[in-house]
Order: sequence, then C-alpha cells, then structure tokens
Amino acid sequence: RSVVVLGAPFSKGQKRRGVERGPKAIRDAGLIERLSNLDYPVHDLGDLSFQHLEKDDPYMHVPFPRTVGRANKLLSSAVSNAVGAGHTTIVLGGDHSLAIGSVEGHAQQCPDLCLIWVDAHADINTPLTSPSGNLHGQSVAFMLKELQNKMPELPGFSWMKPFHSAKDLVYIGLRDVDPGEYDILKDLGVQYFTMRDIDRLGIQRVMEVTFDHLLSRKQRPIHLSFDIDAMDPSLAPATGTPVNGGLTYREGIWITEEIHNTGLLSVMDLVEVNPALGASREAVEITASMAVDVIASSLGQTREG
Ligand SMILES: N[C@@]1(C(=O)O)CN(C[C@@H]2CCCCN2)C[C@@H]1CCC[B-](O)(O)O
Ligand SMILES: [Mn+2]
Ligand SMILES: [Mn+2]
Ligand SMILES: [Mn+2]
Repeated sequence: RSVVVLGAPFSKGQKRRGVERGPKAIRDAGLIERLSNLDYPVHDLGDLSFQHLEKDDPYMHVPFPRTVGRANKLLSSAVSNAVGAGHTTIVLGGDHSLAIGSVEGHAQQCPDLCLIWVDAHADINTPLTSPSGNLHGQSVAFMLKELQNKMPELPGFSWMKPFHSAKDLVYIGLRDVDPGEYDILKDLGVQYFTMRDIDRLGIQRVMEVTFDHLLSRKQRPIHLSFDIDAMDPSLAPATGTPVNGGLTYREGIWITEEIHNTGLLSVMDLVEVNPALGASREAVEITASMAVDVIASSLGQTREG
C-alpha cells in the first residue's frame, strides 16, 4: 500500500491562531523521512489551500461556519480521491473541525468504515449544546445520523449529510467532556474509554474491547482521528486545549501499534498541533515529534525493530 500525506492548514474551527502551521511543524520534525524508512512508497501531496471567505458572520454563536464548511468540502474531495486511488491517507491539521471533511470523504469511498477517535474531548457538541461555538468541538455531531434532528442547517454545510452510525465509533482518552456531550454519548450508547477506564482496564484491554466492538462482526476500514491533546500535556504542550492526566507515551504508541497490526488503517488525521502555543521552541519540537511518532507507529514503525 502506498501512503499519501496531505496538509490541511486549517484554523477556523477554533479561535487560537497558529494551528494552521501544524502541518509545517510536523513536516519540520521529520515526518516524511521517518515514513520513508518504512517499506512502502510515500507521497507528500503538500498542503491544501483554503479560501478565507470575507462575509462569514457567526451563525447561532458558531464562528466561521461558511469558511469551515467550504474547507471541509474541499478536504472531503481530496481525501475521497486519495483513498479512491488506493492510498493510505494521512491528513495533517490544523484544528479538529477538519475531521468533518476527512471522514466524510473517506466514507464516500468506504461507507462501512469504523471511526476511532483518540482525544481528551468528545467533539460531539451540537451548535445548541456547545459552550464555545467552536466547530472543532462539534465535528462528530455533524457525522452522526442519530443526531440529524438535533442539528440546525448551518450555512456552508449543505454539501453534506450525516453518514455515520454511533455504533461504529469508539472514543479513547476522554477526560474533558461537556454536560451536553455526556448526555449525547449516553443517549446514543456510544462506546468510549475515559482516562479512568484506561487506568482501570489497562490500554491492552481497551484496544481488545475496541476491536471486538468495531471489527468482530466484520473487518472493515479504520479511520483514526487522533487529536494530539489526547496525549499528556507534558508530551504535547503546544496545543489549543490541553488537559492534565493524558495518555502516556507508551499508551499512545500501544494504541497506534495495535491499529497498525489490524492491517485495516485507511485514513488517519493528526490534528491540533499549534506551534504558536508552545512556551518554548523545545515545547513545539516535543509536540511535533510526538505527532511524528504517533503517525509513524500507526504506519508500521515498531519498537522491536
Ligand atoms: N468541549 C469543548 C468545546 O469547545 O466544545 C470545550 N472545551 C474547553 C473547555 C475549557 C473549560 C473546561 C471545559 N472544557 C474544549 C472543547 C473542544 C475541544 C476541541 B478539540 O478538537 O481540541 O478536541
Ligand atoms: Mn501515487
Ligand atoms: Mn481535544
Ligand atoms: Mn479533538
């Protein structure tokens, strides 16, 4: 399988400047070189260029809906094309609102995909439940058919409709979930593992239960949407919404090694690296290096040689 890398220098799903420079920071940390050591061709397709729409007033306290919607429409077709061409596709963010387009485009090619969301946050607010309005905290709500009647028609999103089922989603790493999100997770019966669950069960058991939940009936393509803020802030400080008590390095790499070992990884997002938010150059490098390690181990880099 060949691998393509696609930069999505996107920031309008949240309010902190700098996350649009995430793709460059990850490349500068040596991503392409690291992937080239693995045994398949790697194509770097460069960065998508997103238009910033002049007239894009907030809609129901949601900022930049048209800009975010337009960017995701573009990303959706880029991911759909890459997957359709037979490539395993790595999307570099950029904020987590880009997952709307990434997963939607993947689902155009692989409607039976399953989604593993590694994140401190559930990103499942609707515009009505969101405390911030920021679309990077609402990505999953746009995807789920079960939430269709709870989602207003946001300008900029008429190109898509909900395409995913709650039973085909698993969260790993949750530790900062809003009340409205908690209600949705419970109502929909979504399978999730908080950091407390990981402490109770251990990461090996968490991955066994995750794959049993998603793959036991039938093997199908995996979409891994990995928010770098799932990692403990000591390992990924340069990010917009850090939350203490995150994944250890070894837990994060166990997750990605196990996903690689399924042989089913089809598309991966690595999002929320914000070089502007590192307290020092070293903090930025630590974060970008963590992102490279997460991606490389998802694609087959092993610790045993
Ligand atoms: N749920 C949130 C939302 O704004 O919707 C609220 N939260 C921040 C808030 C700070 C104060 C304590 C409670 N949490 C960020 C999260 C979105 C994260 C997006 B991601 O892509 O980084 O996961
Ligand atoms: Mn090619
Ligand atoms: Mn997050
Ligand atoms: Mn996220």
